[in-house]
Amino acid sequence: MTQHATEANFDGLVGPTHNYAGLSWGNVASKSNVSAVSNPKEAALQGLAKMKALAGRGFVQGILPPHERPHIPTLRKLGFTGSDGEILSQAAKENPVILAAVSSASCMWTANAATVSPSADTHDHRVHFTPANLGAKFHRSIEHEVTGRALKSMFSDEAYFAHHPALPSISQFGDEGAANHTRLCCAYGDPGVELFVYGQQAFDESAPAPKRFPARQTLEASRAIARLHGLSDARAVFAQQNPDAIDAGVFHNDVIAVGNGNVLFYHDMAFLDEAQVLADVQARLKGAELQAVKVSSDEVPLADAVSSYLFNSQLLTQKDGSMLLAVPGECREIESVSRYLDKLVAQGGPIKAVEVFDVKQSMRNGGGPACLRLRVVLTDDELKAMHDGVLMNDALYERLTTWVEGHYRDELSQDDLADPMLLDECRHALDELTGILGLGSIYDFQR
Ligand SMILES: NCCC[C@H](NC(=O)CCC(=O)O)C(=O)O
Repeated sequence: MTQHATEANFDGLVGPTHNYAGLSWGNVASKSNVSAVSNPKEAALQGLAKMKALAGRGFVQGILPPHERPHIPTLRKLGFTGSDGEILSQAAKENPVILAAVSSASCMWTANAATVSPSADTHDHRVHFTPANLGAKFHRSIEHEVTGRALKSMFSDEAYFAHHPALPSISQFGDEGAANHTRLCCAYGDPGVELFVYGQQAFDESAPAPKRFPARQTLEASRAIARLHGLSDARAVFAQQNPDAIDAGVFHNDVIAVGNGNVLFYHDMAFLDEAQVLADVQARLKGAELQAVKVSSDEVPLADAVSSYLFNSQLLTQKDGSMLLAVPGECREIESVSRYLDKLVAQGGPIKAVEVFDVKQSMRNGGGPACLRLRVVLTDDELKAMHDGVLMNDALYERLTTWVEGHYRDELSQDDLADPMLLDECRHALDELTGILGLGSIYDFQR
C-alpha cells in the first residue's frame, strides 16, 4: 500500500577550509577560479541562508556536516610523518597540490554524497543509501567513509534504512552519486522511476565517450547501485549523457537536467538518445504522464547553461502542488537564461515560480543550489525514525550561524592551508558541531 511520503533535502554545511584550488579538471568554474582567495564564512552563511529560506517555506530541510580537513590520516597514508604540524609543512613543501586536495571542503556538494533509493522503489521496502566513491578526483575520493558514517548516524534504524559501502574505488566503477540519478514519480510515496545517467561504459572501449574531459560516472557503477538497492527493471532506466556536453564542461548530469515528480527539465544536449530516455521513463511511470520541459540550444546555448547553472537548480513541489525552481543568482546575470526564466513562468507549465539564491562562493567551484543538496524521500514513519537533530528550524539556524561566526575565517588562500592553526580551528569547530547536531563521534580525530 502506498504511504504518504515527503522529499527531504539535506544540504552540505560548507566547511571552514572552503578554498579555490582548481582541483577538478573538466569543471570549468573550478579551473577558472584557481588560487582566488575564498571566504569560508560567507560560503557557510550563504548555504545556511538557503536552508533557512526553504525550511521557512515548509520544505523538510536537513544538514550534512562538513568533514575533517586538512585530513591528516590521508597524509600519513601517503608517507608524511611526524607531528600534525610537521606533516602539514612537509606536504606544503613537497607537494602543495596534495595538501590542497586533503584540505578541500568539497563534501559540501552533497548531491555527490550518495545515491538514495526511496522505500517505495526497493525490493525490501527500506530506504537504501550508497555513498559515492567519487574516484575520479583524489580530493573527493576521500569523502565516502565519513559520509557513510554521517548517514548511518542520521538514519540508524535498520528496520527502515539500509546502508551499503561505496563501490570499489577504481575508474571502471566511478560513481558520483545523486548528481547522476533522478527519480521521477507520481506522488513521492508511489513507486517511481530512477533515471541513472552515465558518462561512459567502462568495459566496452568501442562505446561512445567524451574526448576532452573525463566521464566520471560509468554504466557499470550505475547498474551496480541499482542491483544493491534492489531496483527491478520496472524501476530503473539507464541513459548515456551526451559526450559532447561533458566535453563542454557538463561534468555531472545535474549541470544539464533536473527532475521532480513527473517533470523532467533538461537541455537538448543532455542525452545521447533523448527520445529513448523519454520513452523508457514514460513506459515505467505508471499513473502519470511525463512532462518534458525541454530547453533548446537556440534559446539557451550550452555555454550559457554551463556558466549560469540554470539546470543546477532545485525543482521543488510546493504545498499547492505547483513547482518552484530555486536558481543560482548567475541565472539572472546571463541574458539568454534570464529571458528564458521569464518565459518559463509566463508560459503556464508545471514550473510556476522562480526564486534566486546567492551561492556564489560555491558556484566559483562549480556547485549550484542543486549540487548543495541530497534528496531523501521519506514516508511519515521513516521521517519519524530518523535523527531529527539535523533538521533545520529557526533555533538551529541561529545556533549554526553563531557557530559559523565564531569559528570561520573570512579569507583563505592556498598558503593558509599549511597553517597548523587552521587544522586546530577546524577540529574545535567540528567537535562542537557534532555536539550541536547530536551526531556522535563521526570524525577520525574523535575516535
Ligand atoms: N556537484 C558539484 C561538484 C563540484 C566539485 N568541485 C570541486 O571539487 C572544486 C574544488 C576545487 O577546485 O578547489 C567537483 O568538481 O566535484
